[in-house]
Amino acid sequence: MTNTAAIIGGGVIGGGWAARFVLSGWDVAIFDPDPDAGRKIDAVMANARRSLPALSEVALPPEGQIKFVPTLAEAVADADWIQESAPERLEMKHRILKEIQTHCREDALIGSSTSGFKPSELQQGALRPDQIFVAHPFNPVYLLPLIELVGSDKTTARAHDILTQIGMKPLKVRKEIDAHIADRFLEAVWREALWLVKDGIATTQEIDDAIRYGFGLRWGQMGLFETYRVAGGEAGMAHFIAQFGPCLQWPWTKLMDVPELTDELVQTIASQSDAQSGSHSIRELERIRDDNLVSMMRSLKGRNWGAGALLNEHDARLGAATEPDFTKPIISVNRTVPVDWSDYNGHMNESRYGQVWSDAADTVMRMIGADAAYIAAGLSYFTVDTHTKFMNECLVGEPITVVTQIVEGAGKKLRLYHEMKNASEDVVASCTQLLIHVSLQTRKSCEPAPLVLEKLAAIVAAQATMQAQS
Ligand SMILES: NC(=O)C1=CN([C@@H]2O[C@H](COP(=O)(O)OP(=O)(O)OC[C@H]3O[C@@H](n4cnc5c(N)ncnc54)[C@H](O)[C@@H]3O)[C@@H](O)[C@H]2O)C=CC1
Ligand SMILES: C[N+](C)(C)CC(=O)CC(=O)[O-]
Repeated sequence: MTNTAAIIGGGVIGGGWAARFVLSGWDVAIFDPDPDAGRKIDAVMANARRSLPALSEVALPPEGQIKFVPTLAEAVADADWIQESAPERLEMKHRILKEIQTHCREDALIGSSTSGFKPSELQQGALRPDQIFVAHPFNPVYLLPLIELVGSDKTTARAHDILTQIGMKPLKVRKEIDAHIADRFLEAVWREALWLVKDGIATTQEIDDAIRYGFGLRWGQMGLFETYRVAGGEAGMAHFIAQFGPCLQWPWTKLMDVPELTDELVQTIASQSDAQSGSHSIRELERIRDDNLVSMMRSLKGRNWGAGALLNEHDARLGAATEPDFTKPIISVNRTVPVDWSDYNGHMNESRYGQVWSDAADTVMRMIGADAAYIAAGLSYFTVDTHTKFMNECLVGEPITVVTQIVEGAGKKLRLYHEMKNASEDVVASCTQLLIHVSLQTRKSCEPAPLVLEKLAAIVAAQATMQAQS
């Protein structure tokens, strides 16, 4: 049965939640009193559809249904998860949460996207206080995995499981605190940056450069403490603190003061920001941001590190549910073309076709028992010949599937024929591929293990029967 989410407030963050749920196969009902909310969500959905599936080496589940409803009551009535993403005003959130609890199921989860309010503040005057918790996301919610969870252990444990299923990284905040964990840092950095502009030390562009060419790159893959541990050299963290700890007492920071946001300061920042980024619309900037995030996270996948390791775990969960059935045509690849596979011609580069055939062959190897354990035991297949025909182009964000036939599978030889199809089922490329079974010790050909030969023979026979019947 499809799960249902209700999104209350469909602005920047509500739109991102809606996209994350829909692209993870959930049905979504959105309530937002703004008559323009539908248009804005369509734009967010378009950006999410071209970026989230591209993070994955396997297909995401079929999209859920998304609908706008005229009342909050209708949105929440059947929902399993309700996400409040209304403006950051406590009295408004109280009103909305009360209305949600009047109309929702008692077992529904009610998360709030609040950036700063504590659960105990949100729960004031609630019908069932424990049902409400903080699920604080990061923009864009459809790409960034982190969710700070604050609330009762029982409720957040249920939320944790659901967030993991939709590819997110729940971080339980053990003790409630204003602005949770991450927004404390963001606010500290923002405060400091406002002073630098106000005092005429740096422009918005220079501040952004100081982050994106330097420590921002470090933080994205190692965070703060692991980075500083390395910065202490072989003597490690204690040495780092001994050397740089005293600086904390020096006047390096204005952290406790807030510059007054006068019209003049706001105007200075806004015009510097226009000069820096005004040549792009907000939607263009979102696409640039998303393409960069997808590329960075995909390279972390290759290193199985940080957010990349999380994505690999999610792929494994999605892929496990879709291992091919060999009595049917073998779907050996089912995915979308990611942005980093595109070249200067604006389509999937020829080198990436090789990647696709390689992934297709990996699927067949797993099916015949030549899996990770088999390879670790010293036996594998090497590709010795491929012939590719390119019939049509593939664009970024396009879904592709590969149907593979085992043309020959006896002794040391494994000959495959792959056809890559687009969403309209047109064949865009084909490949014949010959693999030879090898010993990884001698690096020479050898006979496969009997179990692999047996499985191979069974699949070849099943495929022949299927073709004879079709
Ligand atoms: N923008 C950001 O970077 C982040 C914001 N948040 C949090 O998410 C929440 C929403 O923020 P944004 O999406 O940025 O604001 P937003 O202004 O983009 O969206 C708020 C939406 O709520 C709607 N709304 C107003 N009254 C409503 C009502 N009575 N019922 C339902 N919807 C109503 C508005 O029409 C608007 O579409 C806030 O609590 C904020 O702290 C969390 C993480 C990041
Ligand atoms: C600025 N902000 C406090 C709304 C930021 C967040 O809450 C998280 C984010 O996405 O940066």
